Amino acid sequence: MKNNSYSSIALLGTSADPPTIGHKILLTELSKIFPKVVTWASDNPSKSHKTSLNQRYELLNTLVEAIALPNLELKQELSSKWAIKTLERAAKHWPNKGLILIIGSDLVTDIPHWFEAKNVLQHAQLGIVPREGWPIGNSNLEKIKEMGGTPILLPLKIPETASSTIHNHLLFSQIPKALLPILKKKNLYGLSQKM
Ligand SMILES: Nc1ncnc2c1ncn2[C@@H]1O[C@H](COP(=O)(O)OP(=O)(O)OP(=O)(O)O)[C@@H](O)[C@H]1O
Ligand SMILES: O=C(O)c1ccc[n+]([C@@H]2O[C@H](COP(=O)([O-])O)[C@@H](O)[C@H]2O)c1
Repeated sequence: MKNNSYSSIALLGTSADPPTIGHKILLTELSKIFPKVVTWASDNPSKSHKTSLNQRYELLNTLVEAIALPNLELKQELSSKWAIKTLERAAKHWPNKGLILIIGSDLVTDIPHWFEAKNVLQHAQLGIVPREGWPIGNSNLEKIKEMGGTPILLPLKIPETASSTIHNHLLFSQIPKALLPILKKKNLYGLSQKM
């Protein structure tokens, strides 16, 4: 791993539908190894979301405020369903900084099929976080490198969580505590005031 990898700004986009304990730990751990971590709530072109982008932004904002780390920022202006748009905005905002796009290992096979994937990989380094159940195949890494990408594996261990597990199986234990009052008040993801 190159020494300078960790001097970049770490960018983590999320559907935040809803944010999970995994997102909380991921953001916290990234904030320990990168000088600055930036997140935002976004639409994903291949998902149908359970609630509006604005609502998901509010949830992520509440989580980021609860984590309360000085080098962790929510920057909703970066939000786009296309990573290339996000990265163009980030490059404009921080013209002299290196950027590293953070993804969980479940997205490694998807990235080569993203809109303007080569351009995406040229705008930022790729920081891959191991995700339980999603081993990283060498052939996938080679594919990313062939497309001009510079992937690095991040030494993080994040618990097995998924937003879809919360809304498909009502696994409320994966919801960060700070989000429970809003989710109950607004009857989101199967939670209600009575619970
Ligand atoms: N538990 C986790 N471990 C490692 N990476 C994670 C984890 N949860 C989410 N991520 C990564 O964080 C980013 C945002 O994830 P996302 O908001 O899609 O959550 P998700 O749990 O994967 O949602 P869904 O279940 O709907 O697919 C993605 O790059 C994803 O790979
Ligand atoms: O640019 C693309 O083609 C593209 C396709 C799928 C996902 N993304 C982005 O990847 C980020 C993570 O998405 P998600 O749903 O896993 O949270 C989010 O910021 C999406 O906008 C981007």
